[in-house]
Amino acid sequence: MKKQITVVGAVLLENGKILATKRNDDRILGTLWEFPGGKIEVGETPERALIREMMEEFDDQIIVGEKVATGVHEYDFGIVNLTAYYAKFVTHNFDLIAHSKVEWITQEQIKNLKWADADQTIAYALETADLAKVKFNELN
Ligand SMILES: Nc1nc2c([nH]c(=O)n2[C@H]2C[C@H](O)[C@@H](COP(=O)(O)OP(=O)(O)OP(=O)(O)O)O2)c(=O)[nH]1
Repeated sequence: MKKQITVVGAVLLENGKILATKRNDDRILGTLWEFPGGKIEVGETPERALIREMMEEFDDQIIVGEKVATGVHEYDFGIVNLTAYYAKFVTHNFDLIAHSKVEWITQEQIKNLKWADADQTIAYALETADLAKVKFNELN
C-alpha cells in the first residue's frame, strides 16, 4: 500500500494572472511547475494549511477563496491528493524561501508549462475558468 499524501496548493491571482512556481532544484519534483503549498498537517483545515504554507514559503499573508479542483497522482514515493484553492496576497514580501523560480502567467500560458503530474486537472480547469468571478472569503 502506497502512502497517501494530502496536499494543498494555492492558485494565487493578481491582475488577472496566476502564480506558477518551481520549487528549489534539490527538492522533489524540482524541475516541474506547480502551485505553492504543501502537506496538510494533523488537525489543520486545508485553508489553515495554505495560510501557514504561504507564510513559510513567501513570508506573506493570503486570503483563501473557492476550491479550483483536485488532482490525484501515484508517484513512486506515494499517492498525492492535491486540492487547489484560489488565493490572493494580502502582504507582498514575496520572499522566495522555497522556490527557485516564480512567474505570473496568463491563462493562455498555462498549457505551455510542464506541470507536476498531480497538477494536470487543476491546470486544465484553470485554462477555461472565469477568474474575474472567483469569490474570496474575507473572513479567513
Ligand atoms: N506544493 C505542491 N506540491 C505538489 C504539487 N504537485 C505535486 O505533485 N506536489 C507534491 C510534491 C510533494 O510530494 C507534495 C508536497 O509536499 P511538500 O514537500 O511541498 O510539502 P511540505 O513542504 O509540507 O513538506 P516537507 O517538504 O516539509 O516534507 O506534493 C503542487 O502543485 N504543489
